[in-house]
Amino acid sequence: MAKRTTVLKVSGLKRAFGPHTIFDKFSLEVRAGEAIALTGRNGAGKSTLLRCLVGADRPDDGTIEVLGTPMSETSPEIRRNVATVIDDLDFFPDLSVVEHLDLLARAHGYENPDPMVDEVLDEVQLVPQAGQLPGTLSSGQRRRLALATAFVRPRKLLIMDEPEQRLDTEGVAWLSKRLQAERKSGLAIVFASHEPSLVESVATRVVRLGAPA
Ligand SMILES: Nc1ncnc2c1ncn2[C@@H]1O[C@H](COP(=O)(O)OP(=O)(O)OP(=O)(O)O)[C@@H](O)[C@H]1O
Repeated sequence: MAKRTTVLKVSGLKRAFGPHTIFDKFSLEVRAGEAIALTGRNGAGKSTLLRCLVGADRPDDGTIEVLGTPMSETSPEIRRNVATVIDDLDFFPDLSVVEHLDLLARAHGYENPDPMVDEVLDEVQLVPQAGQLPGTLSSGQRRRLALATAFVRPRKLLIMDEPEQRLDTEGVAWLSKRLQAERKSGLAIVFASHEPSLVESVATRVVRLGAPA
């Protein structure tokens, strides 16, 4: 069988803050259909690594390539292929939940996004809140909206930092199923998590950062 496409290739990555080296000589190759879970204690460097992977932080050494293109947050090629849920998003305060998803889908070239947006809204259980502004959502609902933004756009690589944050038990179960489906459909996924059930159900490989517990 032909080898699956390499979606993300990280080689010799280093990031230090002053005298503190967070990681060094870190390498990782992720192919289509693989899901990598980053685990490790608080402060191990998971978020720092993910921020480097999405171009929000600059490594001190090493290279990152997405589908063969060197990482740059502003590269249209990268922006087209990489869906991220890293920090809490800065939602537009005057756009409703449904308007956010609609805008995002259209910005990524979907001409008639309504059916897809409706489906994702239903999945994240925000149909009753579709007309609400982000500032009026509960924290878990804001998280659901952030996750929904990743699913109304084209993507070949999904990067998520603790996507389970603030989700209720049903929400974590939904996320697990959704990420498994994404992976099986050929996406490459890299996610940091403290939720063992999510790591176990979604990851094809676990990469532990920092010293062992
Ligand atoms: N801008 C910064 N300046 C200095 N130190 C930083 C900076 N950003 C992160 N760090 C440090 O880098 C280390 C790794 O932080 P990071 O947020 O990547 O950890 P993490 O594994 O995501 O932790 P958690 O599980 O708590 O989310 C921590 O010791 C943190 O204090």
